[in-house]
Amino acid sequence: MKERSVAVLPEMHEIWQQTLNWQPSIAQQAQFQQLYEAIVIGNQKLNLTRITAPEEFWEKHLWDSLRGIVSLLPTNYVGAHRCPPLHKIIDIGTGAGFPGIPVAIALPDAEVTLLDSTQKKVAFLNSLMTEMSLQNIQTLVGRAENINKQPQQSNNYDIALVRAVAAADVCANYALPFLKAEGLAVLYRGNWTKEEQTTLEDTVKKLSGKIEKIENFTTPLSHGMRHCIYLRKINS
Ligand SMILES: C[S@@+](CC[C@H](N)C(=O)[O-])C[C@H]1O[C@@H](n2cnc3c(N)ncnc32)[C@H](O)[C@@H]1O
Repeated sequence: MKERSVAVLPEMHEIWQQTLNWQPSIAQQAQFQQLYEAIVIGNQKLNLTRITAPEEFWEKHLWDSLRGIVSLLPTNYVGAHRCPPLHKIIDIGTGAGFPGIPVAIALPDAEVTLLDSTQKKVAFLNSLMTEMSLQNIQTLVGRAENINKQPQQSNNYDIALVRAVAAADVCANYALPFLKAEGLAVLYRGNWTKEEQTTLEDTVKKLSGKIEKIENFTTPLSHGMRHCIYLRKINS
């Protein structure tokens, strides 16, 4: 039998259920494992992430990615449909594919675009998409502040995700122009200060947006403090 060179990710069914009211199917769990293996192997050539231990990868890359879109997970979605409608989602500064790839796995009906300014990361993501047959993902290479001005990209997405890319007001400048009217930007943050909030409030007003909600929470294994800042685009 072929020996597995990469560790097996923990399943954490109870924690998924208790914290996000959702659990991956067997097929989704297998996709998470495939993603983990590809990133651990890809890391040998490219500097993709320093988070490679299985439990840390589960918490900081998988769980954290889905915590930001918890209200869209099929078991939590409240609306006219039992499942979320098709969403166009862009992950800005995706790096090794976070939060965009776990989101695309959890929401197979969404269309997810992964954007990064680094060509070699995007080349890695393209080969990963082929290897994993993830058909609801596409990639874009370039700087967000340029791409969000292109006519075919601006006002084009329902949801924009930004994690660990820049200061919150800079992330808002990247994200809001991509959104359709009523679209939602999710800024994944660690700590959150009053000063950051004041600067962000000024920025979003100029971009026809508003801060809709700020959620703070702790991660389930290492109990790190996190914030998700939800911005609503008011008009296009
Ligand atoms: C620290 S990594 C974070 C990656 C991923 N979002 C995560 O949370 O693991 C930041 C990424 O943002 C990309 N990036 C930085 N500025 C950017 C910009 N203006 N437009 C597009 N990508 C950018 C970098 O190339 C890098 O891959």
